[in-house]
Amino acid sequence: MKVYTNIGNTGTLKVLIAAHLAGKSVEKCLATFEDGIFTGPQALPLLEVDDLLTFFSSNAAVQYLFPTLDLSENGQCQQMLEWEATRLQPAVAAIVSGKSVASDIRQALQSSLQMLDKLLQKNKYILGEKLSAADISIWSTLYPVCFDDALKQTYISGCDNIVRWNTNLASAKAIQQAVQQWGWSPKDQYGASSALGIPQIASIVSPIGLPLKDRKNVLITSALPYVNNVPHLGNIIGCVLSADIFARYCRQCDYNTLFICGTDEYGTATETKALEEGITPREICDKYFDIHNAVYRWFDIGFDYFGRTSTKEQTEIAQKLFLKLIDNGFVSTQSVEQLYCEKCERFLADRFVEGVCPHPGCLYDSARGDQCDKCGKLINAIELVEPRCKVCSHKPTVRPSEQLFIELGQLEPSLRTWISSAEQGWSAPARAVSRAWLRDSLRARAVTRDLKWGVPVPIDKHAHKVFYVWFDAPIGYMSITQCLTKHYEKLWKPDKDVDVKLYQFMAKDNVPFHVIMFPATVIGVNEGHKLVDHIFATEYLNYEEGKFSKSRGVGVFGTDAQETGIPSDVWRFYLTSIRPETSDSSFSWVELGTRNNSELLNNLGNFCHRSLSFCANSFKGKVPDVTLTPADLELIALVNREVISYVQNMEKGRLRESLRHVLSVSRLGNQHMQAEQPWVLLKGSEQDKVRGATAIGLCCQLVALLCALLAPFMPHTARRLREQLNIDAVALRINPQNPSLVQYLPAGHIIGKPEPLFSKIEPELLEKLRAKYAGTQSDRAKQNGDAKSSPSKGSVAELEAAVEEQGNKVRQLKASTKDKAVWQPEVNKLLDLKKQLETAKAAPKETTATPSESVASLEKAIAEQGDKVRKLKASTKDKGVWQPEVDKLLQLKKQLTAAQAQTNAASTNNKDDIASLEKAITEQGDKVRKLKASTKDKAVWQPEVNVLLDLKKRLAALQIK
Ligand SMILES: Nc1ncnc2c1ncn2[C@@H]1O[C@H](COP(=O)(O)OC(=O)[C@@H](N)CCS)[C@@H](O)[C@H]1O
Repeated sequence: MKVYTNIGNTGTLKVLIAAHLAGKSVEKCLATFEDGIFTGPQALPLLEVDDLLTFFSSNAAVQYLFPTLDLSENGQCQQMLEWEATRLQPAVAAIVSGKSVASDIRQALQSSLQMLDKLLQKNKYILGEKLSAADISIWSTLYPVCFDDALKQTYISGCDNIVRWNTNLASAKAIQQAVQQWGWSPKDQYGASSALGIPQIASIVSPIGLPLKDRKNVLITSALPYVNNVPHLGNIIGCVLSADIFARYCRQCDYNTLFICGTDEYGTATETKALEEGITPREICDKYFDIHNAVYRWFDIGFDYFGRTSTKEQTEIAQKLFLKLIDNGFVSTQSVEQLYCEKCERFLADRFVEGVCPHPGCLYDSARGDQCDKCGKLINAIELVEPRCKVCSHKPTVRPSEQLFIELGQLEPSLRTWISSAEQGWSAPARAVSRAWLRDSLRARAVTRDLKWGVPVPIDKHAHKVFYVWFDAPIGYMSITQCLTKHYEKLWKPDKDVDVKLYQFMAKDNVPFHVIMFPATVIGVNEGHKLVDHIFATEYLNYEEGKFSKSRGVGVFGTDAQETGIPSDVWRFYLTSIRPETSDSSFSWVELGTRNNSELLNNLGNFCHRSLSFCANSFKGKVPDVTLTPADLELIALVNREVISYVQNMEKGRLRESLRHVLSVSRLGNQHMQAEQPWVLLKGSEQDKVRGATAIGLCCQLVALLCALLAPFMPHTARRLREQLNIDAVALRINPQNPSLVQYLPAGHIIGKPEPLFSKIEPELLEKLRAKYAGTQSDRAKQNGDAKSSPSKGSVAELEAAVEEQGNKVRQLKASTKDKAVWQPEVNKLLDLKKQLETAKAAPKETTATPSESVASLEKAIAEQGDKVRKLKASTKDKGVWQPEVDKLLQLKKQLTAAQAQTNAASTNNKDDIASLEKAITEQGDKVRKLKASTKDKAVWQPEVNVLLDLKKRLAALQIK
């Protein structure tokens, strides 16, 4: 059988895939006029089975080669093939043509993809659990979209089910063989007419970013955030956001890019959180994996894959590497003194101990067992002064336990050689940390712990121990890649003739295990694993005057950012502009407003809107041709200088610096506009009009350039700007070899409708947010709880109405989009309102009872609530669970005090005499004494003390009278 094709025809890809899947052999022939069968690109491909049978429709050919036998499915299969041929394929053809396409075509593709994503939500394949001709046909048609970074970003990001289905099919051997036989890059599709008859086999595009010969292959990792809380803004700029900006830049430069990340799920951070929330570590991982995923999607972080470490792949790789280290003689066993809590009957992991920091000059009294949050220094838990178990507050004792160590000393010479050759490619903080570590000789380091939640040590004698996170976490990058593709070793152990550059993003605290522990492991294993080329580590971002802390809940968290109503792109912009590249930096609400209002609104937004509005109003939206003057050439030279610096800084991971150069371009544009005054020129002589048109034409080109340069930092804004420019992402590439202003918009190109890009952030809002996000997460929750526990009059009715309204909002949102990132915040609000309603319903009602009746019922309520609190405290240590109930108890006690005062007042008013007051004081004094003797809990006896004091005051007043 022969398939006749023109270049890059995805119809041919369908036929070849069907043939490979069915185990049939089809020869690919490039059709030329000489064949006598070539009747134009529309008629290709053409499957010639034999002299008698020829298929002119690729879908029919697919069904012939790969028949879908189930008759009940045939109707659906036909429908899907028809949909592919009449709706999907024409939209894809228009989009990948590289020409500007009308927005309704883009929308048509988007809604087709949404429909497909929905279909794949429940099923593995399009028609259910079985692969069919529909999968083959649709997958091939979408190939140029799914395997072009910019198009994928624009159209597929957010379609998680399509991504899964695509990845699954792309990893099938038969499909890979078919892609190989097909032999074109996605960009060659529909380019056939320009290259008719000239066989032009481009580099094969790799499914799922696998590395290719003769391409720049870029593997990007972001540090894997712990699931011990929602990520805060420090985490976001320290790893995922920085890595995302770089990945977007790489895709725009057309590097073969793969960006992976995931949650770091093992270790004590998770165990501590599980203890705090009273659920299992697995439940914590599942809960926070979803939260992280949603937060990152809201921030527009475009991972190629976001995985997690608590997988069988992680266990397999970690154990395998460790056994290899043992075989190669780099593991030893040592007895280690560890803190043991007699009360909890277990060894305490570093994070389960707190105490005074042993470093002179710091002495912070709540230092963790592994690191001090105040001075940042690493700590050996047994060196903590006055250690206490975090679970029960008991003082732990020191006991010996056998642990396994990696012999870093033996690996040190090779490690030093590698570091001295590699560190030029690292950021200054990464170099500083690695040099500090290498100042002294390296000592063996324990890589096991007496914990349960982790990868078990694969040695019988130590099977009850797990690996320490410093050993475990960097292995996560590999295991997460393995979850994406079984060919993960092509990236992590690349062939000699394939160049893969590994870029890793993190903050300074992660540097030691990325430059010492993991490389030492890889060197010790000696199996050709990839060593990092570029570590782009940052310093720390601080919060206003303090420090961000995930474990203590201090700072602004991803979900908080979402709630402010400030767009995610503005957050991305501000966080990048304060990225701690050379020293620690600080987040400030006031500065967030200033930068938005001055740099985005007044500088960048103003320039883009002004330029495009001139083009729309004075040139009917047609980009004018330019006749360059020396002043224009000078402007172009200045702009090019900025673009060169932009690229140079990007390549070195200095993202903050690059962003500065973007703003310089728009500043130059604004200055040019002011100097040229096109609004005057356009009213002048013919020559002036030419100059005016040139000014506007040049400014429009600058807007397109800004759109390209800005895209890695502000993807949503760039998308909007592209719509206004009426240009596709693929047309806005950056050429790192020759960074310069290029004519992105041909003269005569029609732009879209100009719209303002940014809006002002008012100082009042910032002040409110600053006040709202002061203190810790639990302070805020408590404040909410307090507000909830004293609902205002009529609040039950109000809350019921609010719950109903919010419920409707959530239903509408869920019906309109599958994007959890969009509706989850509203669902959270709904849950919060429901909780408030519950509390309001449970709170004591205002009554017309007499004071003594109130006292009785309050005493009963207090007794019941006291029981509830005691039971809760016995069942869980999670303060988050019992604190709201304790708050309710305190509230009830306050009410009781007030009611008692009223009762006393009532009784003493009736018989306001010294004798009865003295009697009441004696009784009350006895009550107080007894209570104080029975409990140290001030909350219990203080209300009674208050009653006593009140009685004494009354007596004093009477005595004076
Ligand atoms: N204040 C901070 N500023 C910048 N970057 C920060 C800050 N605090 C932490 N980080 C970085 O965030 C990521 C994630 O941190 P997390 O504590 O969640 O996780 C880990 O450190 C490990 N699970 C990483 C294993 S690879 C990290 O890069 C911090 O350096």
